[in-house]
Amino acid sequence: MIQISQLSKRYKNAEEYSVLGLDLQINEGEIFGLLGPNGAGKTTLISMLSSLIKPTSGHFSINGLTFQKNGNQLRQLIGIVPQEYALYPTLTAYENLYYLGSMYGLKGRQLKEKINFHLEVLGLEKFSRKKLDTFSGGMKRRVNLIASILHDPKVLFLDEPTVGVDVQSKNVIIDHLKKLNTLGTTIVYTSHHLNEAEQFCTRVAIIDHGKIIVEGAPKDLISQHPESHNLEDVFLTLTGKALRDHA
Ligand SMILES: Nc1ncnc2c1ncn2[C@@H]1O[C@H](COP(=O)(O)OP(=O)(O)OP(=O)(O)O)[C@@H](O)[C@H]1O
Repeated sequence: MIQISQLSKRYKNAEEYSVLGLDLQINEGEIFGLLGPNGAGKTTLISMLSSLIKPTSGHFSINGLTFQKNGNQLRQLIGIVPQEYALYPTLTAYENLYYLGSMYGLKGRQLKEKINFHLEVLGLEKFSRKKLDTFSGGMKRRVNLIASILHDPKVLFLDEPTVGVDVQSKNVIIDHLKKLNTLGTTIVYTSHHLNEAEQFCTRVAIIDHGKIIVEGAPKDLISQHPESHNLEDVFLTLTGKALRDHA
């Protein structure tokens, strides 16, 4: 479904590549996790795949379509949940979702029903008429998620969808994503939560310095590293324990 070939990104004025010559295939129906230390290139990769930024070189296609040739078609096919909230603080949750849903050509009763359905499943129906700036981080994350799935995307890209939220919100988000996946949505997400990724993902790629250092099903990666009991052990074995601070 997603074919990535020799994809690279070097930001303007940057000395080094943030993603370098990356090859990857993600199949339909997968829940694919992009994992890696701070600065590894996860956001850069997922931002290219969701057309938020342009690659420096290389290419990729989704269902055989490319943004260069089939931009409008692709934008209907994918959903994007960025790290930053793409929401209006002074509008209510419902108003935000109505506005964002209408950008995908949805309208009227169909849009209303979809918004109400997702608000209810994600535990937000009581707050639908409250302004976004009164919401907690976990509530905003859930609204952010709804905004990206109203048009029933076939592929959903999420950049750290469970960062900074409590365990309750995290569980609701992950459960909803699993449900969407069983209904046919392919999921590609970045995360620092290795336990979560181990349970949630069909396959993961561990990225460091802009390159994939290993990919596979979490179970297979753990069994390939006999000293590892879980995905976090594999991660530390492969990426080391040194801090990745930079300024
Ligand atoms: N707009 C930008 N301009 C220049 N360099 C950037 C820009 N965005 C990211 N970088 C650099 O690219 C590299 C990869 O960053 P990226 O945000 O993709 O990593 P990440 O794996 O998502 O990290 P984190 O886990 O901290 O979110 C880093 O060295 C970062 O400093």
